[in-house]
Amino acid sequence: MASTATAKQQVSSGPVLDWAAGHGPVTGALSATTGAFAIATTGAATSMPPGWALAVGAAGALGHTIVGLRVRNAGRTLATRAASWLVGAGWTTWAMTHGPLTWAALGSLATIGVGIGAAARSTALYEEARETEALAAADRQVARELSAERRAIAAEWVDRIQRVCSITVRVLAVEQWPTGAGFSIDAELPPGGATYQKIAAESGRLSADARLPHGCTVTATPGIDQGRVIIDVTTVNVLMEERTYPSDYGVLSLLTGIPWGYRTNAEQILAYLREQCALVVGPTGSGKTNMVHTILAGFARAEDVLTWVIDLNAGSAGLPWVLPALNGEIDGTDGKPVRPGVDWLAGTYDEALLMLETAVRVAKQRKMGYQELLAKANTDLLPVGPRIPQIMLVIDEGAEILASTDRQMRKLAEKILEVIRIARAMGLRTVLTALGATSSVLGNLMIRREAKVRVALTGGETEGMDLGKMFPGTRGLRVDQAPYKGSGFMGTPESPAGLFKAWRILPNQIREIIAATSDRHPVLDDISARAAGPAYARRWDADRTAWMRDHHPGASERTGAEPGAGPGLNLSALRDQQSGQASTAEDEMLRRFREQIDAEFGTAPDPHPPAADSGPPAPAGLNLSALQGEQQDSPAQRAALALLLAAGRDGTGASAIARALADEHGTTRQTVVGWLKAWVADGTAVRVGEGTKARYVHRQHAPES
Ligand SMILES: Nc1ncnc2c1ncn2[C@@H]1O[C@H](COP(=O)(O)OP(=O)(O)OP(=O)(O)O)[C@@H](O)[C@H]1O
Repeated sequence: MASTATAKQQVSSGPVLDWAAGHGPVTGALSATTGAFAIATTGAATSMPPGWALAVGAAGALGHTIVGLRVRNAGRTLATRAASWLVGAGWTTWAMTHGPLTWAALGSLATIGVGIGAAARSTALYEEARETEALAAADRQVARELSAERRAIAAEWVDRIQRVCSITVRVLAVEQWPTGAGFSIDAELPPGGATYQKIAAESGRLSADARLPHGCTVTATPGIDQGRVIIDVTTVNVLMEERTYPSDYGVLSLLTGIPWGYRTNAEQILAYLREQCALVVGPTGSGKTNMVHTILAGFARAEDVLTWVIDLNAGSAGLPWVLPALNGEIDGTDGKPVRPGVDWLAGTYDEALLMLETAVRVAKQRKMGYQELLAKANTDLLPVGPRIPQIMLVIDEGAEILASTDRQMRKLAEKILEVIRIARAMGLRTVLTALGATSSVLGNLMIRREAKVRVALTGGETEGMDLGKMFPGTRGLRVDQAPYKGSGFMGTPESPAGLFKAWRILPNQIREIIAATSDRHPVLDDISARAAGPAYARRWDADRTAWMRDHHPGASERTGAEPGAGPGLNLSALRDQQSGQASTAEDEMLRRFREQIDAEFGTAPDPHPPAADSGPPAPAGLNLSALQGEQQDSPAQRAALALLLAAGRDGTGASAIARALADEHGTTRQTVVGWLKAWVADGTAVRVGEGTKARYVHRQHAPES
């Protein structure tokens, strides 16, 4: 390092002579002695005045000393180097007068060489040790400053806790958060039975005493044992800022937690829902819909979750996760059609009832069908994974359904409670949202016991916000600490209730997540799919998704819908009316959409499974349409049609389709050309452009429609 520093110095100052040339002890000594010998012999031969050698030596000593001073060499290094030059010069002067080629001259020169080498070596070692010590001293200085800061924090908080809570703690450690949003104190409680709750209860007063900015808190939680406490102090209010949903849409698993937002220390908070249900309370305008989208985003990213959504409130929670795929707005990888971000969306009472009945059937069937697996794995919890996915039922305003006195709603409520009650071990859990933490919601024992993952979004709303009921046993939480939309409190069995904020998620990110996770969604396991039957397999049927068309941007000429038959109502009347009519363009599109899903992902089980005792069951994932005789196309042809539909307005060509199908179906370009021609002939597709620009567009996306 010293030599690098020296070299740099020289480049910048540009000395004429390199007095500090990079020699080691051996090469340095060798170079000095051979140089002295050469000068002495040449000087003697040419009768050079010996005084010159002395002059050169003195100049060398001076040059080295100047450079050494510049690079801050130690005094002893400077002295050694100068002495080496002077001894060498002295010998040369003496040898020039007495003759360099005598034994005395040669012997003394060798001795001088060894001496210079040894001195240089010891100097180098000394310089190295000096440098290491200087670095260590700098480190110690930084550490001293840091620990001085920590000591100051510790002293300040010992005083504060004494003043506010009247207990004297002993601070064992202070850790500054890497996010820079605050610090944690690990402290020992005084003997005599003081508990961490005593500090937790004074959170508000401690925050005020510390003059923390609005939104910053002091949270006390249990330490490593009951005599210790961890105090988290936030000094920067990260809840104030709007943070968008993290753009890394990596694979998640229900077993390792799904991120739902971030804490005041800017760290994300995970919900573990393998066994827990969740309750999200938020009044209108608090950011509840946004929070539901954040939750659905996490489930979509998980490889072991199928999300079933009930949203009787115009489908605003579920539709953004279905429509982009339904409308073919998103391009999948390799031109594949894209699966919706949720596996089933119920926007009507009938559909919701069907979904809940199906969920109960699946739970019961799993209990029977997986006995052997459970015995083998020696567990009573179904091993959920990509092959046996967990079904997460997200029920927007589900708590209001539970509280309703309406006869029909009571029926839904009973089913919701049944799922919560019977299906924990079998991998079906619910996320209920509620407008308020009313006693009819939290008064329900089942909810209190099973839904311990809790969120209260306040968004500044104080009415009906009983945080004490939502987070029993937690003190010091005040609604005014979270006045921002999307912010509130979250508590799970793993993470005590505290301030948090949901990420903001906008429709473009929802579309990105649908596209990024389309290939990742699991397929309902055979046992469950058979129990779910046609109710599940036909979930994307035109008549069952008719209500979605109200929200479909292209659905302008919806026919047969009565003004009052809006979403959220029983649409059976509407369906009867439609069944008698010629199918509209939308019907056709929805049929194709269902076919896409069937053909590409095999999500549909056999709707007519053989009786239990009539031989081996048919595998799940059979193509519904083929069974119904509606459509005689091969799977490859259906996949091609799906690709055409997914290509949207831009359209696609025979080569692109053939490439996408080659691996799975071995389809050639020629075959695809034949299909495309046939589809143009029967009006399914339209040919657009000429020559090399020619492409095929599904008639749904054809320019004139
Ligand atoms: N996490 C968030 N970060 C920042 N702003 C948010 C967040 N969540 C919601 N908002 C803001 O609050 C507004 C209302 O959000 P959202 O529609 O989700 O609320 P809501 O409780 O569902 O209300 P409503 O029931 O009226 O639809 C949003 O338009 C947005 O501006």
